[in-house]
Amino acid sequence: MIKVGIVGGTGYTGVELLRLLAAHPQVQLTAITSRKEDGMPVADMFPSLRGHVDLAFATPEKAKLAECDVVFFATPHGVAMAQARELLAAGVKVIDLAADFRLKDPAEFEKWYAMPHSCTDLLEEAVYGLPEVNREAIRKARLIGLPGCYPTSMQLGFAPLLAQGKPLVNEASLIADCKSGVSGAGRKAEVHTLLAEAADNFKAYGVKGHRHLPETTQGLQAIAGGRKVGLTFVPHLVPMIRGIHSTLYATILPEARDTDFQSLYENHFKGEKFVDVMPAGSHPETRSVRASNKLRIAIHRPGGGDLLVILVVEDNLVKGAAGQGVQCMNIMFGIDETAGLMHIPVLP
Ligand SMILES: NC(=O)C1=CN([C@@H]2O[C@H](COP(=O)(O)OP(=O)(O)OC[C@H]3O[C@@H](n4cnc5c(N)ncnc54)[C@H](OP(=O)(O)O)[C@@H]3O)[C@@H](O)[C@H]2O)C=CC1
Ligand SMILES: CC(=O)N[C@@H](CCC(=O)OP(=O)(O)O)C(=O)O
Repeated sequence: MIKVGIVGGTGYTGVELLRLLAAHPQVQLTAITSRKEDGMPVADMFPSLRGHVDLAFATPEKAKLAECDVVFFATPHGVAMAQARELLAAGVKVIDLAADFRLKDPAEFEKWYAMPHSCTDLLEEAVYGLPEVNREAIRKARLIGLPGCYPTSMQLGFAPLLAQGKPLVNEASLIADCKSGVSGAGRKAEVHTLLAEAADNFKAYGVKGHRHLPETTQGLQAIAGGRKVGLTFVPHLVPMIRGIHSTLYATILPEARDTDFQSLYENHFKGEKFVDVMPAGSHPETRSVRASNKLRIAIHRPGGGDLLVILVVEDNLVKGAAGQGVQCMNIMFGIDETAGLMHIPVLP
């Protein structure tokens, strides 16, 4: 059994990790932290876990994190980088759901996250936890920086176009128009996620620059074999709880007009258990992936013209966070990549 610890077990991604890991056949939940709820049984706070998790929350100092095989950090940015070195030295693998180990350039991290990076020596070793792009590196990793929720949808949505030896689309002007449910903002109290603010409302934000832009550009350029990529990313907050819907646009180059893009996507993701390339012309819905680790993609070429429209849906808390973390854990420990992750989405 893999002994698992979770730092930040009371947040939305933390409780999602608990839901997935409590039912995982090869996991023994060993330590779950909360500074505010020290001593409270997990099932008292989350009755949905009654009968599945019999641990209590403990502060990070009291929790037996060093006895785990792997520790997930479902905490705000800046927490994992303060504790990763010590855990790794104790032989514990680390999977961070926040952004501490996503960006390779510490100056970029400091610019977008407005805090100094206290663990730059581990940035080179850290592996970006996007299995459909980076599976072999994840297999050997001790330290994973999991992608953000929007970056997962954008990178997997554009990947088949960029992973070719030569450009098929204008890589200097990709566009991503993305919408997220409010759980993407976490469980902490904030005015913009109050019911009276977020319900019956729809707005863009971060148009001037969002911290997921450098992360996504870094990932897209790696997928493109180092070619420069230009991206315009516009996130929106929509009045739903879970889910991300990303509409991606790319202009097809004249020399690539005859490409069968549907086949290109199907072949690229062949064998991937968590990416579903839907039949041409489909309109994927966020509820078709709710509470599941699946990401669905549909390719459109309106009017047969030169603009490619790629629709991507995922659950921000699962493929966008906790589920992707469990997928990485499965790969790191050499077990079936789908273990504990084959949930069928809930409807309605
Ligand atoms: N929500 C989403 O869709 C996604 C979130 N992420 C990232 O995952 C991380 C967690 O997100 P989310 O679950 O939404 O956040 P929440 O705000 O819902 O939860 C944060 C958790 O971290 C704990 N925590 C806060 N500060 C500290 C600290 N200094 N030391 C130890 N524990 C701390 C909190 O408990 P307590 O204060 O009691 O200790 C709480 O359990 C964030 O970095 C987020 O950016 C990534 C992808 C998607
Ligand atoms: C709706 C909403 O507020 N979403 C968050 C992104 C959530 C996320 O997962 O990103 P990180 O892991 O990088 O924090 C935002 O735009 O900041």
